Amino acid sequence: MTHAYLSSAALQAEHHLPLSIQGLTVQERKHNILEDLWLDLQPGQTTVLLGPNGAGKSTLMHTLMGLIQPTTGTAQVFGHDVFTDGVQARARTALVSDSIGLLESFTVLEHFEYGQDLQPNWNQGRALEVAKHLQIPLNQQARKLSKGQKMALRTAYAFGSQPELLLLDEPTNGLDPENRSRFLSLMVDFVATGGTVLMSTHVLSEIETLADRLVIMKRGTLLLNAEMEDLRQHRNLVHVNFEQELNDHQLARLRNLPGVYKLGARGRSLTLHVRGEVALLAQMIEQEFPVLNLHIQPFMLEQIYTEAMGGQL
Ligand SMILES: Nc1ncnc2c1ncn2[C@@H]1O[C@H](COP(=O)(O)OP(=O)(O)OP(=O)(O)O)[C@@H](O)[C@H]1O
Repeated sequence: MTHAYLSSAALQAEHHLPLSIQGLTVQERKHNILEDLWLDLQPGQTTVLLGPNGAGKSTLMHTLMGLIQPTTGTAQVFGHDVFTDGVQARARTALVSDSIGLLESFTVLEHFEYGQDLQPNWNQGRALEVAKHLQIPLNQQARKLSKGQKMALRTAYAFGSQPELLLLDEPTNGLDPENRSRFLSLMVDFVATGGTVLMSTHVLSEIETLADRLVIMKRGTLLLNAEMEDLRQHRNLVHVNFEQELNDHQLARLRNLPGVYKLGARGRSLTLHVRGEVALLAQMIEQEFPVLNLHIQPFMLEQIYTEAMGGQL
């Protein structure tokens, strides 16, 4: 009976999300650095945080590691509250960030020995495997490592602790192109085996490669939280060249077509920003207007970002 109860409790614990953030607010001298953040991460997914400098991405990651106490709100890692049950939460989480200090006089190997003493789930083989993959010199002291090698060491250390949730704060900072690509392949494998990643980056190509979900932040708030697949399928630009310049009535008609949320016109050329079903809309335009040619341009990350920053999403 007891056994059955325990199994069901264990099962329930496994149904908790890798990360659930509820109303997280961090205030510093009456200024909200994070403001009422709500975010759930699904297992086996990579969520990328994108936002301008000072948006609050690093603050969010530090708060999720229990390094900053929130003013209000909370967060759980696999059901363990980060602030009241932090040891359990952190046993399943690792942070890679250049804000994490290294032991400058310790070699790479000595860092791993330190991990063995400190981390409850330490796996020396895994740390060594990642260190080899990222080509870090094992007997080099941290102070003699390059910026990229230091980031690689933090990555290997994080994997050594066998996390299920990885928080990555601009983790490819300083990595050369080969190591950047080795790093990305590590993340792809981690997520493919059920791991969960929350990563901040300013590199749009990394988002294209890794992200399942995109979260855009500005001044401590979330401007966008969407599945990449949804963004790819449901946001398009429609470029149209007409036989003649459209009159005001025709432009107003186009502006009011379903899904159109922005329109840019220059002479006989026009660009529509469309959310949702685009093929049908293109058909309607071709039927109703004197179209010379029409071209649908799918989702572009840069455009989504610009629109989010401008408050158009
Ligand atoms: N220790 C601190 N004390 C006071 N304000 C801070 C502190 N740390 C960060 N801030 C402020 O919090 C805001 C968010 O900073 P944060 O480093 O989290 O942004 P970020 O999105 O990670 O930026 P970046 O892309 O430049 O790394 C900024 O306005 C910053 O000035």
